[in-house]
Amino acid sequence: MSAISRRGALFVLSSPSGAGKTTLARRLLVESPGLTLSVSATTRPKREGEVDGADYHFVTPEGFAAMAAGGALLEHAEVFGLRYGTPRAPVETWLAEGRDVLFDVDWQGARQLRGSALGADVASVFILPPSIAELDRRLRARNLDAPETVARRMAKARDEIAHCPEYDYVVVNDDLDASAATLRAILAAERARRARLTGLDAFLADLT
Ligand SMILES: Nc1ncnc2c1ncn2[C@@H]1O[C@H](COP(=O)(O)OP(=O)(O)OP(=O)(O)O)[C@@H](O)[C@H]1O
Ligand SMILES: Nc1nc2c(ncn2[C@@H]2O[C@H](COP(=O)(O)O)[C@@H](O)[C@H]2O)c(=O)[nH]1
Repeated sequence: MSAISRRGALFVLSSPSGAGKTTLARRLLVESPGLTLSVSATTRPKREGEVDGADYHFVTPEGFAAMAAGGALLEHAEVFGLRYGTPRAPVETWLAEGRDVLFDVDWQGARQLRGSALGADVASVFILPPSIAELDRRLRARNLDAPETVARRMAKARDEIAHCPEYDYVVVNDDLDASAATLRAILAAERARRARLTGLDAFLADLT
């Protein structure tokens, strides 16, 4: 009997800063086996508690420019005046192994991934905050950024939200457990997409 296998999915999360995508991404990685996080490169300074290589690859502006120029990034963008990008090699390896890869990128990154050679396997989810006031509260309560950084991120929130219609799914992150459950359900459905399966025709032919 022929076997059905599946191409790996690129599971992309975006949101305005502070809506909760990093929190939800961490939950999903624990609760949905077989999902691997794409660790981005960035020129942003490390926040307290962040680990190089786990949260981000923290690189110099020169190092980032060399990666971008050498084609080592699958996508890259400037966000809040800093540079962020997705290292290409690990993603290509994981997808070739049939693993699903999780991306926490802004709308520019999501758009580039959709437009890439891997675009057919992208499933994108936009995480919305329940309100702008709650977004502001979360950014302050997170207590990781200076007040001027929080203000800059709030000023950009509406621009990011304006790109919500480009996404396949929208999740309003009010209750964290409910949002995590919705993301698990979306991932499960995406994994079963017929278009992602390989070997289906041979399997069906063997059945007859
Ligand atoms: N559903 C929720 N209810 C209440 N607080 C939440 C919820 N989801 C996330 N938070 C909190 O909101 C803050 C921002 O969350 P998080 O850092 O995950 O946001 P983010 O979208 O990844 O931001 P950034 O883009 O800046 O990385 C955190 O302190 C997190 O614990
Ligand atoms: N286009 C990309 N955007 C990225 C990437 N990694 C993170 N991000 C986005 O940047 C902002 C800010 O993140 P923070 O950790 O500094 O708060 C957020 O919207 C992320 O989604 C990337 O590789 N490419």
